[in-house]
Amino acid sequence: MEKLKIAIQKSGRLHDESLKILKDCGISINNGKDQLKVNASNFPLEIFYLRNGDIPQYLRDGIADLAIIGENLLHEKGEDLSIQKRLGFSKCKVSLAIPKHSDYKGVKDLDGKQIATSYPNTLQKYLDKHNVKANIHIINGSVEIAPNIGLADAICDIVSSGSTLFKNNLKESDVILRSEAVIASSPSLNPEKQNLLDKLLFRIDAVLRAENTKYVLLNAPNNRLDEIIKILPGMKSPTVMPLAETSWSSVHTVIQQEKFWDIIDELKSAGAESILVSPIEKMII
Ligand SMILES: Nc1ncnc2c1ncn2[C@@H]1O[C@H](COP(=O)(O)OP(=O)(O)OP(=O)(O)O)[C@@H](O)[C@H]1O
Ligand SMILES: O=P(O)(O)OC[C@H]1O[C@H](OP(=O)(O)OP(=O)(O)O)[C@H](O)[C@@H]1O
Ligand SMILES: [Mg+2]
Repeated sequence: MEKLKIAIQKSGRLHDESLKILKDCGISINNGKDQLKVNASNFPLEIFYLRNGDIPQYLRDGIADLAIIGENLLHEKGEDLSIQKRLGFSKCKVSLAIPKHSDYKGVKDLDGKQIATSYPNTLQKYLDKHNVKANIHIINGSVEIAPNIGLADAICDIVSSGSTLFKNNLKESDVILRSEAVIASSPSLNPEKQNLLDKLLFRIDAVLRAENTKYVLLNAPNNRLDEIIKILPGMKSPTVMPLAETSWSSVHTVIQQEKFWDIIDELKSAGAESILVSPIEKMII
């Protein structure tokens, strides 16, 4: 029987969340110590633990069928590979940054300058687009130190909270791209593997949808039920059941987490009471 082979980062920023999403999809992975290749016990999936930067080539060669990597790595090394699903974690930017006090008017100011980066292709494409010719120094880590030790005039690296830039007296000047973790796939999957991928993506959809939603139960006086139902932006129509106490009903629905606090005051002033909110584990629509 065919197995899907998925590459995930061996250690680093994406490792834990990548395993978590597979676990949330009900896939059991029993890692032995230092094992770099593991079979899931209850889904035809084989997991390869690899260095992040090597993964696009494994996909291209068909060694791995799928991978969980940052979109930024696809821009850098895998423009020919396709994204199957955005996963919503490890959100970051790839940006240009310059010393805090520099008088920077735009990317043209970098003409003839030295720029340090671990993302040379992404940077080169951005410079080409703006007709800027700069010297690119490739370094593999601690990029933000470069301007402070005289190695470069600017850097191009990942920015998330901005605290690494701040600590190194740098400021973001240009956002080149925005990224999040994605499922990327090999260019050629046979129909059996495509079928397994569809099953996995179906589970991932259910997990991601549930992450953003809450199950809400509340008590409503019957004479204000219509008003309360209008306030609730549910999946479909809410479930309404009579309470033991006459003239009151229990209302159940699902709402988007971010909308919850906006509607809570409206619900209360419409007479809703005993509002309970609980997480949803999976949501299949
Ligand atoms: N500060 C950050 N905040 C959010 N996401 C980040 C951050 N830094 C990196 N990422 C994302 O996580 C991915 C992996 O980064 P990480 O630093 O763990 O590995 P790496 O150094 O690129 O690779 P390797 O596995 O070869 O060591 C990046 O490609 C990016 O998508
Ligand atoms: O904006 P921030 O929240 O400060 O995050 C940005 C930093 O995070 C990443 O480094 P990481 O910690 O992964 O170290 P690395 O350079 O060794 O990969 C990235 O290379 C930046 O240096
Ligand atoms: Mg890093």
